[in-house]
Amino acid sequence: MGKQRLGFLSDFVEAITRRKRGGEAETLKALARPASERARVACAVLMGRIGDAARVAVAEQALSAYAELDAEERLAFFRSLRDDHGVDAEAIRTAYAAWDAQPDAAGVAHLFEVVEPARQTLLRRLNMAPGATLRLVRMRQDLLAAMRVDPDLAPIDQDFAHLFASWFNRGFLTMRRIDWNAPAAILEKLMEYESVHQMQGWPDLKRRLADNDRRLYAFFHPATGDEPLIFVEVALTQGMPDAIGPILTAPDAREPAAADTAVFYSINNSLPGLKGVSFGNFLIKQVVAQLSADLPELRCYVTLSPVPGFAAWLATQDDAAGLRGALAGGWDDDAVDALRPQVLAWGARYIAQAKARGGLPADPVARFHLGNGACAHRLNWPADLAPSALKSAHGLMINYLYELDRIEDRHEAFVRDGETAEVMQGKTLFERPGQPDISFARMRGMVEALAGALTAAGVAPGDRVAVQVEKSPEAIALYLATLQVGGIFLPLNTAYTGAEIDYFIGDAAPRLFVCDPAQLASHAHRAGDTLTVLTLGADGQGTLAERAAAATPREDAHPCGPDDRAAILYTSGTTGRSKGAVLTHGNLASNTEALLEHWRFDANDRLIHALPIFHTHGLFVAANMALVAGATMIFLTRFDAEQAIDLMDRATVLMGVPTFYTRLLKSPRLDRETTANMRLFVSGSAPLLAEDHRAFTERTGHRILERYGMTETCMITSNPYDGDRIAGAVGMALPGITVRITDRETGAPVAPGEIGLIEVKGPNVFEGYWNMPEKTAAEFRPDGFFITGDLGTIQEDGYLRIVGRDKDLVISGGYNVYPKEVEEAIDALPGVLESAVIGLPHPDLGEAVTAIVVPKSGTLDADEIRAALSDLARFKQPRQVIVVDALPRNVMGKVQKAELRKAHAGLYSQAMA
Ligand SMILES: CC(C)(COP(=O)(O)OP(=O)(O)OC[C@H]1O[C@@H](n2cnc3c(N)ncnc32)[C@H](O)[C@@H]1OP(=O)(O)O)[C@@H](O)C(=O)NCCC(=O)NCCSC(=O)CC(=O)O
Repeated sequence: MGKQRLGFLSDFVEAITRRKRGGEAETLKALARPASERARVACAVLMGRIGDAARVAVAEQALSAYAELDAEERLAFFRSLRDDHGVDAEAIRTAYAAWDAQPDAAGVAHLFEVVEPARQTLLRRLNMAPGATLRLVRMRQDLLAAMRVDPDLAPIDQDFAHLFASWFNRGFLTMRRIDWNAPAAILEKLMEYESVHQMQGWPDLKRRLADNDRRLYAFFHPATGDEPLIFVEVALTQGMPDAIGPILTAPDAREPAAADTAVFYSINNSLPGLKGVSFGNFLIKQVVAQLSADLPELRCYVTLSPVPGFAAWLATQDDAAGLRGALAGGWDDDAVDALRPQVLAWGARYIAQAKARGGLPADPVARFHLGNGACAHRLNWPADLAPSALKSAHGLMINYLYELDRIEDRHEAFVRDGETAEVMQGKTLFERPGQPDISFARMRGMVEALAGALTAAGVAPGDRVAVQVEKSPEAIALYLATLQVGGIFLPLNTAYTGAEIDYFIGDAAPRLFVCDPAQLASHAHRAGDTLTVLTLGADGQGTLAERAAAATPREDAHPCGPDDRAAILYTSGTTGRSKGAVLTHGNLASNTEALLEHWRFDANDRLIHALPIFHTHGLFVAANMALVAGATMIFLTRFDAEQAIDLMDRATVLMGVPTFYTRLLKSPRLDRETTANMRLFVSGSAPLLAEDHRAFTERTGHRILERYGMTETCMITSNPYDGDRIAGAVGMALPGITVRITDRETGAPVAPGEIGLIEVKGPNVFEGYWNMPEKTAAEFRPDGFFITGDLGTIQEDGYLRIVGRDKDLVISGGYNVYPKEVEEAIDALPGVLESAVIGLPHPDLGEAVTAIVVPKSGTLDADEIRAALSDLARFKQPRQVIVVDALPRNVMGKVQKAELRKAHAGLYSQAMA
């Protein structure tokens, strides 16, 4: 074979010699020498003046001769490329001088020509031989090895890299799905090239190509034929995986229909000779797009990636010596929990802060995925126990998250800013129409700054921080900062008046009161030795914000256990003063955990958050869930049905009070199409009309999930996620919570299906009322059950249905209003003999606060009465005041409110009609 080729080349040389007389003839004769010389000489001939047809043949001879070289001969070959085919310094000088004398376009073009090393022309000509591109890629692989011996060969590598960047332009690549029926030659290559999680033979490959829960996509280039340049292995799973073992070793394919997540668990660059050559930044995006078209039920696209540089980097960190020591000898299961926080913290620091030259992340896998538009989402440890992974990363792995509609923005940010501090949690936490997004990382910074300011303001563990501010990300940051420093968060309805605030501050004795800057004038007088008053505006401005900017950020968190107090939420009472329900960290954490699981809420969710954040629903259900899950909140200052519908195609979940749903139903735009992207609608805080539930299903195909809770207990029951969501029922107790129905008089459990008091026990139930031990004791049974004050029944089907209230309470648009408080205010007005405040059906608010008033004598002006109640929050003020001569009473003299509700039942429906 070698002889044959040599013969052909001799003939060929002769042919050229005949055509071209002169010095080259001597050179060409030399081609009859050993491979090293033939290669070198063929290159020289290629650079000479020969036609294209001859070039193809000479290029072939050059590459064939090169293929015969051993390592040492290759080194010599590369050196000759460097020395014999570089730039001609004299030519550059001359070209520069010519351009300097006459700086025209022709001069520039010539300058360019001479500045380019001759090697590039040589490589282009070599590329004319059949199948040359792949052979040149392999040549570069050899070069990279040779550079370890002789780093001065680097200029040749630059030429290769320069040419490959255009030859392997992303536009030429095609993506193909590879399955078990692909040609054996390709399948063999997959096994050979898989280097992230090596395959153990054909059965392993077959498993990775299983049709039902696996996918494999490979990218090909026309010049390299069936050579997969990059391939991506995908597992379809339920939820985001935190360890590679189950993915690699799972013996049987799981049900693909149940899969909601596509995991890119192995991404291989097949050809080492293409090292550093970028195929563009959207390879994975193309895989994501393909998967989402094929499998529309997928909701999450995520990697499970190695962190290859972690161990080497950790070895350079002085402060990590202790951790290294603990990891070095291997660890047992008992040590895992203690070590995990440290490993994850160092891992986060590595991904976010360790930089390579150029400011990009030091970790090559991070560079690839962040450059492709993913964000670093979650570190997992221990996640890969393969010896190589233990050695390179102590077993650490990471999920990079691809969110389809964020890929391009993230890529831009990465390229533009090198994504510095926000790499690790660059994911969006708050999305606000018309305003910049706020990432988790930025939020963390805000919380740490505020925690610093709180500490500087003297807030110590156990101190109350009372807050009456407009809804904003900063307000959520203040909540988290309060918890971080061990304080107790006390949110107050923005509708509360000065008189109401007086009471809360007097009762809770907070260390700090934070109000809106516009309200400072009416609150400044409260400041004193024990109370500091600061401001925080909806736009993040105010004196607290200023202090946060100046304070030393606080990174540590005061250690809190489940029994430590986290928040106080005031609820008006049936009698007299409002009561502060004290909720513990354990209450909030356990409820969040139960809801996340029950509603399958995770990092892929995008929640339309339109609730106020001074109540359980908006703060401890909606915001806590999004924060803990790592989800995104589309954060709206108030609920607007049309805006919510507009946002539904980029959201997955809405949590609302029934008024939200009544208003949505009023919009003709609410239909299957506008709600197609949504997966869950939750309703709570007040009863949802069964007819609204049914109408919503008819219009959208979605069954609203109704749940039941209250300030003192967080969430208690929920309709099932998968099972039947029954209109008019609030479902079953959440995990870990017990609900029972008891007799109102005796307190004994009633028979199934009977109506009685709803009582609840579990980790969700509050500690008690602030400074009110007697009131607390009165609402608990000796065996620890809390008496909710609602009446309900649990029927055969196991669903709880609420049938009424034992307490006198109106729920208006999701806000609780206790009639007693309003009656006391009315009765104190001049000319009023007595009053009864009731809730009447209201088409928008569910119930509307309504006052029935008896004058002392003569008549009373209803409008004047309403106007005189300005010390009450607006939502507590009666929508209508009806003046009557007398209130209906029973024989015991008790006002019969049921009679009044019946007599005036149509008041608002008539008014609205
Ligand atoms: C229903 C709403 C969307 C209505 O708000 P709107 O934005 O339409 O109202 P608005 O701000 O434009 O105000 C219009 C007028 O109505 C008054 N107004 C506003 N909300 C009111 C209400 N709920 N009841 C009575 N009046 C109300 C305002 O003072 C104003 O009066 P004027 O015109 O006179 O100035 C809102 O109130 C809301 O978001 N409610 C959710 C409450 C909630 O989160 N509850 C959860 C509690 S936790 C809990 O119960 C536990 C559990 O969840 O299980």
